[in-house]
Amino acid sequence: MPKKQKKLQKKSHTPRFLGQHLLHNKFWIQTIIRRANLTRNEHVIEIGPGLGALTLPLAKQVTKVTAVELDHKFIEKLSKKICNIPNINLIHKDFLQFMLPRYPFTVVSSIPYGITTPILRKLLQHPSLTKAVFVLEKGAGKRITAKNTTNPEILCWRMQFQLSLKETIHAHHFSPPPSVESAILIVKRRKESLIPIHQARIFFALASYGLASPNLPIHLAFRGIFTSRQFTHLLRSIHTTRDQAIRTLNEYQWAIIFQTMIQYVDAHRWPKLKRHKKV
Ligand SMILES: C[S@@+](CC[C@H](N)C(=O)[O-])C[C@H]1O[C@@H](n2cnc3c(N)ncnc32)[C@H](O)[C@@H]1O
Repeated sequence: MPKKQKKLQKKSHTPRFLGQHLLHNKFWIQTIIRRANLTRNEHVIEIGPGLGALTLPLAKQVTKVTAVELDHKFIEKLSKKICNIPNINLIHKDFLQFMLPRYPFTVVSSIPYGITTPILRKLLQHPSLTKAVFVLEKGAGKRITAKNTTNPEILCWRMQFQLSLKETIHAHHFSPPPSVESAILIVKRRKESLIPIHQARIFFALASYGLASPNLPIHLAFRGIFTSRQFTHLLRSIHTTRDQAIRTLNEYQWAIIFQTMIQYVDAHRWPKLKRHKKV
């Protein structure tokens, strides 16, 4: 193996790179589990069980826990701890390569902060995720739940899920302590999605187009899509003025803009799909 690749592989398995900050405070472990509001028959998936601080109490509450861990040292230690607990399925794998089930599942996890975006992207695009409780970096949680977002991907998530940031967990409750504060994020699938799920990619294209310059007034941000007649009708439906900045729109207003585009605008005027932007 070339030297550079060997060095990279070594680095990618260090505790710091894997975000190995283990929770050791019982109060927080119970709070995280309580926030998941679990019922007996749920299938819970945990990303990165570590030494099982959350895994073992989770297994007491539900019929099935699947815990996916990348670090073989944790796998060895945790397998010994859980050998008599039949409802925990421990899998040695990179979660980003793990095949999610097609039936409904819940996620409860204190996630490795370095891969927050790919984890959320994988889960919040999946049709079988019903709810999730994440412990994540507080700053990332704030960006995801900020009142108005300028990130098209986060906006897409909000059309299907309600996202709320709860308690802050201070660094000293982890071992070793991370250099940032952490918080609990709750993700709950909406009873009714604000956009049809099969049109999520077209919605993403519209959101990326509109939010390309978030400070633009609405009438400039959507030029090229709506005719002036369609646009006047649209402003009335979303109860706003043409000069309001595009970044101030909420998810309900975006849902109306999208419905109007799908219903009244010729498909050749719809914005084209662009590549994903990082959260
Ligand atoms: C913040 S720790 C949480 C550990 C444990 N759940 C706890 O609360 O004490 C993150 C865990 O994710 C694991 N991990 C890191 N990257 C991973 C990946 N790509 N797939 C699965 N697990 C991963 C780490 O080894 C570590 O066990």
